[in-house]
Amino acid sequence: MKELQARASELDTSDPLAAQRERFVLPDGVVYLDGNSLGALPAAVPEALADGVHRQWGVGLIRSWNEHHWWQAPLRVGDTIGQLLGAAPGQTVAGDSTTVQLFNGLAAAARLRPGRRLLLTDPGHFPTDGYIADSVARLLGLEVLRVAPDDLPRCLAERGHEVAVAGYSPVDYRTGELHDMPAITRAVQEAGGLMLWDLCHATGALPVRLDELGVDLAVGCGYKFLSGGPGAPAFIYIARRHQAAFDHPLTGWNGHVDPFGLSGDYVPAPGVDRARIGTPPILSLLALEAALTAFEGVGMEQVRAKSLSLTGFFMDCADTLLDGLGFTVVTPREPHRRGSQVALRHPDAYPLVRALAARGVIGDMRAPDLLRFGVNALYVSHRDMLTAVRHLRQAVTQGEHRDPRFLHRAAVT
Ligand SMILES: Cc1ncc(COP(=O)(O)O)c(C=O)c1O
Ligand SMILES: Nc1c(O)cccc1C(=O)C[C@H](N)C(=O)O
Repeated sequence: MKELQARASELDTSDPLAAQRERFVLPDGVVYLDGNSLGALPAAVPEALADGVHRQWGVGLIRSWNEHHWWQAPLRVGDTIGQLLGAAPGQTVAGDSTTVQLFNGLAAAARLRPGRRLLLTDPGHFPTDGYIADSVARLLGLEVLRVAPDDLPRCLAERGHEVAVAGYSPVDYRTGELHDMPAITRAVQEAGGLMLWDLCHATGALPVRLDELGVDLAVGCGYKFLSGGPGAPAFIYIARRHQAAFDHPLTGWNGHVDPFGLSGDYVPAPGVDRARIGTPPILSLLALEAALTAFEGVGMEQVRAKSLSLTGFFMDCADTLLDGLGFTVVTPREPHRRGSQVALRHPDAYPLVRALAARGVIGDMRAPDLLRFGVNALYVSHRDMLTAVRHLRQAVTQGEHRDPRFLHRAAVT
């Protein structure tokens, strides 16, 4: 234990990102390891929201669409997110939810590949991705194949010529396994299909290099590692080469070439502006924009290096302190195969997560038996890792997972 303590303090002392924690407001006595579900509150957000409400909305009224550049917010915020994803400006738009953007991306991708009737998705994907793929297929008369990432080469060899689009996530939301984005992108494109990445668990957590990899489309949320707040706007990335032919399924007036011309015919705006739909949620965009300032001066390579150090250290602590207590580390050990979380398997995952929360360590669980600990390198320390694992050891050795208070499932887990 002493050794782990010494290592934690050594790693935290030499952490070049340690000062970024000041950019967040975290309650005292809480170790927050659920930033892969809802990011913590960035210190810049309350003031930005107060300004948006009182000055921009209260005083500026409708003039603020021009004077405070509300109209440009989806593109401005989109470009800032794009910077974190290795996307040059003019390819990313912020707005709506990931689910809506998935629908837009998959449907538009299928329209870009007429005559091809397969949509590929991951059987282990977050459910919304599968639900939307099924619905798009029903609407457009296509077929969905659920193919695990490891099985893609076989599927593409057999039916690649039929694939319109493949929608995958680089990081498995349950286990934290990181898939090989470059190889999957290349394989799908070599078969003639389009690659759509769901970056919910990658955006703000690891370098993605969208332009360099030649990704076709991507979507992701604003509320996890970007810390944009509950229900923060999501985003869609449309590689520039596809924009002119991108036939958006939701032809809203904000995506029209001349929105205030109020013409009866839809003519899409040139460029990525055509991915706008209806009136955007300005207050939420202002909150997300302020949240993104927490990344100023920070490189995604630095974020990745610290994230790997944190998750690696967490696993070391688990190996030492949880040995023989019924836990299995399910997140891959190899750094290039893991995202920014650690998942532990235990039959009493749910009551243990609740017992931990009662001790001030907030993680989450994914049914049936995974405890999930997400790390945001901007505000989590190595000491937090050790504290979390120590509490977990104490909770399980003291039998807290059998406490009836922790057995009932809450609506949101
Ligand atoms: C990979 C992935 N896609 C999509 C979503 C959710 O989509 P939405 O932001 O629309 O709720 C989540 C998590 O909620 C997710 O983990
Ligand atoms: N989006 C969420 C929500 O509105 C409530 C609770 C959790 C979430 C999540 O983000 C879950 C998350 N996508 C996951 O990886 O499981």
